[in-house]
Amino acid sequence: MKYIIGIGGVTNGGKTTLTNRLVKALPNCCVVHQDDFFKPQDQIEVGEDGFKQWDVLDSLDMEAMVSTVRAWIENPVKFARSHGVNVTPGSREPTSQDIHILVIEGFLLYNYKPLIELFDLRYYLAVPYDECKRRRSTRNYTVPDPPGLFDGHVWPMYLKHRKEMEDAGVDVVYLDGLKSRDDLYNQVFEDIHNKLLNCS
Ligand SMILES: Nc1ncnc2c1ncn2[C@@H]1O[C@H](COP(=O)(O)OP(=O)(O)OP(=O)(O)O)[C@@H](O)[C@H]1O
Ligand SMILES: NC(=O)c1ccc[n+]([C@@H]2O[C@H](CO)[C@@H](O)[C@H]2O)c1
Ligand SMILES: [Mg+2]
Repeated sequence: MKYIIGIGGVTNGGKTTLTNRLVKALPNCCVVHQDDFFKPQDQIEVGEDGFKQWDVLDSLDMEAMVSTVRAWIENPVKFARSHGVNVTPGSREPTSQDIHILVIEGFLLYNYKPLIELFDLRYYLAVPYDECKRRRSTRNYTVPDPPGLFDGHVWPMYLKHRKEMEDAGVDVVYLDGLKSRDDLYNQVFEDIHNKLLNCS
């Protein structure tokens, strides 16, 4: 069986932290990080507000991202091997019952039609404005945030995309990003086991 799990939600909600733990713990598990698909800086549009518009779908090469996901769907074993993931069982030929999991993580997973339908389970991490702003201020992206970016671009785009997702009726499991790293991991790991792997 092949399962695709999304870890989406707000910037600095803890998506990458949670994903890294899940990927280590789940069987035959590969990962795709949406942040690896940002276009080069000189291709990011500058808005009327004067800010580079990083937090929109246009700043990402979504076609390439979906192609990567399709390559996993096509042949998870080949994908795993070429991405350095150990595939079990090693001693016998793979069978159709083998479980393969792909975790996709990123801040705009549920606003791009061709991607939305590929998920078996969609998680959505959210944190309130103050905590998000605080965490973001400690981060160093490849291109550092200019002053005012959070309030002028990042947070408004988060609210816009979240509303679009909700208006479209995308089915997500909300996660409280204020919970501890351990609590989040345990909650999601258990939920995946109950819903997909049919054991608890
Ligand atoms: N459950 C948590 N509680 C408190 N802090 C957390 C938690 N999870 C992650 N963090 C911290 O919050 C910051 C953002 O975490 P992380 O990089 O996992 O978020 P992200 O959603 O992937 O952000 P980005 O938008 O950059 O992709 C990091 O400093 C991380 O150590
Ligand atoms: N990874 C990058 O190239 C990059 C550059 C500038 C800004 N960002 C931010 O990453 C977040 C998603 O993880 C978005 O909020 C971007 O603003 C990323
Ligand atoms: Mg991240």
